Amino acid sequence: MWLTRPFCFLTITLREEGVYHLESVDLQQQIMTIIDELGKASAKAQNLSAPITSASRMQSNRHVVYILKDSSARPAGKGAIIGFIKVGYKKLFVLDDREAHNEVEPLCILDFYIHESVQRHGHGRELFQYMLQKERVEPHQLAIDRPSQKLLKFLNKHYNLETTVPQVNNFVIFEGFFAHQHRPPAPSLRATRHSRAAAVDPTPAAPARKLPPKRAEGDIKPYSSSDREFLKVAVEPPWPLNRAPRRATPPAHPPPRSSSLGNSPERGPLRPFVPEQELLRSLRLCPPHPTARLLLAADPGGSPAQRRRTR
Ligand SMILES: CC(=O)SCCNC(=O)CCNC(=O)[C@H](O)C(C)(C)COP(=O)(O)OP(=O)(O)OC[C@H]1O[C@@H](n2cnc3c(N)ncnc32)[C@H](O)[C@@H]1OP(=O)(O)O
Repeated sequence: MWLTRPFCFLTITLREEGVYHLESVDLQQQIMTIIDELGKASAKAQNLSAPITSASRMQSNRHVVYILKDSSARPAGKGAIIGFIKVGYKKLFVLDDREAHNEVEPLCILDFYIHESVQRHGHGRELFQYMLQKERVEPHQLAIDRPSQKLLKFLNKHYNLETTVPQVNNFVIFEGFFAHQHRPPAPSLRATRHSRAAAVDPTPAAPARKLPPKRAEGDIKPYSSSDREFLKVAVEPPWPLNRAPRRATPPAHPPPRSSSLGNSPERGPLRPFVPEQELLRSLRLCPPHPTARLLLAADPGGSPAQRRRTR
């Protein structure tokens, strides 16, 4: 679906160079409130016990949130938030199609939400496309942190991603993930991207920073860090004990939101930050639009039992 209204995108990280440096305390607070409310709404939509996206959590990592805003939303005419996608690089141990362990650091889809009132209108694809373009990755190069059924269908419909490579962690990768992995390691992510794009391949660079030699099985941690780790709701054994058949299509039910081990590495900023003035110009948020009101209201619409404490 072609979006005709004037939509705009905001790119936000909250660590160091982000909101901390904004002069306007009001704006800083607004952005943090928006992220918190988006995180709560997403958690509720996914039946999570707590938000995995919040301003406070974003201050302690280098994840990037892309927010889709409808600039023309009425009645106030100052715009409304449509949804968001959160991405970040994570060090993972993933199995290839020969069941060999590989240590990689792909871009991961960590959280993705479009407001219920406007789902299935093409907004998710619009936002996803923007993220792909900004991050310079191809869909098959991504790792997805415990995708919902809706997201699996979304990826299948828009990007023909269907056949997964079974993993022993809760990240889902698709056929083709390893296609662009065999490139020499580079000293930094930014340098890697530029040099690959310019000198090696005109197509977007692979998101994985490096691919060290394969390790002996005994050296490999079976799990990789997930943002949903703290949810601690695992009731089933992990995938080594109930693995899907080789070359499986996505499971009928997403994997349990079980805990996992490992830590994300520290790294430099993923993207140049939106200049402060540009951000100030584009971020003219206000509550009057129904969608924004739903997101920004004190109670995002859930019953008290459904409300989550933001982490
Ligand atoms: C790693 C993670 O973040 S997992 C969590 C993902 N987020 C969620 O599940 C939260 C609830 N869902 C959503 O927020 C949205 O549905 C998203 C983000 C998954 C997709 O955004 P949308 O704006 O709805 O997507 P968009 O309109 O571009 O594409 C629609 C397609 O997505 C899939 N989809 C969206 N909603 C549904 C649904 N309720 N049931 C089945 N498929 C759906 C379908 O393939 C659909 O195509 P169709 O309408 O022809 O069947």
